Amino acid sequence: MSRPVIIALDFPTAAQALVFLDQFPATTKLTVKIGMELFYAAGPQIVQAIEARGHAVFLDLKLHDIPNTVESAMRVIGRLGVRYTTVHAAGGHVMLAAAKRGLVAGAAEQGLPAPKLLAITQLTSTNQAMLNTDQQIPGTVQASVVHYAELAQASDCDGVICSAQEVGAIHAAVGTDFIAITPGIRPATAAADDQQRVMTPTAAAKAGSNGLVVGRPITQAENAVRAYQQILTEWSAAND
Ligand SMILES: O=c1ccn([C@@H]2O[C@H](COP(=O)(O)O)[C@@H](O)[C@H]2O)c(=O)[nH]1
Repeated sequence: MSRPVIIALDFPTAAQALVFLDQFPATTKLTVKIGMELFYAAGPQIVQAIEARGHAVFLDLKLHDIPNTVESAMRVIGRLGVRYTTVHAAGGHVMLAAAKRGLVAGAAEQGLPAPKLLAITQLTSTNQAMLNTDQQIPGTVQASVVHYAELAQASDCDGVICSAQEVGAIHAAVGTDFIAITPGIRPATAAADDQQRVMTPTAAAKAGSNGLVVGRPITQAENAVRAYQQILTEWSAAND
């Protein structure tokens, strides 16, 4: 299984996202994440524009609604040809299974492979106090994340989104074939920003992460291509 470094394209317009991508040599094929900001601004056309340049798309819309609504929305996403998409594990078993059904049905309508369905466990911006106080979930962040990973697996998801801090415990509980993609990645010298559960690319690789999501440390760097290459080099070396 490939272990991508996924660039989070958190830009307010399609033009800014495409100008950012134009900095990379045309031969460099990336995996990029389109989140709510860019998708709401630019619509499904941005997915097509980026795929037309040869990049793989992770559409991160974090669906969380009643099962019927999520199934219908996932059917639409399944037609777009994206590689990964997301749903909140907190929506529960019935909603997660509906998400998978919708995704598979939408992809089949277009003769496409179904995108990998990844369940958000606890956002990497959540810390222990927020879990216990804001969400009123007792216990540790790790226990909550592992519970959601088990729920996601039992609901036919392909993997989870979690902090690299929890990957070892997740793989011990549900097996190493279950995908664990990890945002909250920060090179040793980078600011954490609003992320609470962070790890370096090297530590994430050692923990067994199946792929990194990196936004601001690349998109806000003075030289984005160099920042991406440095993270990729660190990640690849630690995975060897
Ligand atoms: O738990 C989660 C789930 C998703 N994200 C997304 O990843 C990127 C991270 O961006 P940075 O700039 O590297 O912090 C962003 O698009 C989030 O929406 C996450 O951070 N944590």
